[in-house]
Amino acid sequence: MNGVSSSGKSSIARQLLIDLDRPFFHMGVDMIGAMRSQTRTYELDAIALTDVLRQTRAGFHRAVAAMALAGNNIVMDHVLSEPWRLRDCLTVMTGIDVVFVGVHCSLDELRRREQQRSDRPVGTAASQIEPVHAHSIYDLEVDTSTDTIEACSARIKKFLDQGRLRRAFDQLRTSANTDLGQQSGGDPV
Ligand SMILES: Nc1ncnc2c1ncn2[C@@H]1O[C@H](COP(=O)(O)OP(=O)(O)OP(=O)(O)O)[C@@H](O)[C@H]1O
Repeated sequence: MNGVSSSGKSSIARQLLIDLDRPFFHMGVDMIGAMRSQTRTYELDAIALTDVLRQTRAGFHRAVAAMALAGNNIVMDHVLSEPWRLRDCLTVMTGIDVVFVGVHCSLDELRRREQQRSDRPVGTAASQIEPVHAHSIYDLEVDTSTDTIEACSARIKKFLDQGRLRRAFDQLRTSANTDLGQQSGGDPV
């Protein structure tokens, strides 16, 4: 699942683990970040922090891929706010059946959630919307401002139950060297 901060990805993931018939893992980029030493991270200067964050995200992609390649089913929860992240996922997830789900939410509701949760600066989500959904191709899209978490989870489950129809990742791979490669901020890992 890809969506901006506060869009509801983790909430949907938690619901999916209840709803899906097989045992899925929930792996979120926040979870990997939480495994890193906070004390040593706060000591880093801006350049070193950028490197560490990029390595954290690249490591997250590979950790999810490794789990999937070992036969596990994963609900991956990510914020694809830089073009290299999607390009890296397309490469790392080769040979893995990925259902790419876009998680949307209205701006008003995002602001309301940010004010309520207070652990994310208000405006974070708004600044992410354009880069996060820039590729604009998904297998399925849900909106947590118009549907409940339960309804979003049910739609994803239904899609998975239909079996392999088409895959956005296959389509994105064919354009990865053109459209995605032209976007700004596209440092390779
Ligand atoms: N459908 C909803 N209705 C009301 N509140 C919601 C809904 N979905 C999520 N929230 C609230 O919004 C906040 C963010 O939700 P959640 O953690 O699931 O989002 P996220 O996309 O994983 O965010 P982040 O990427 O910042 O971790 C939580 O406080 C959650 O309770």
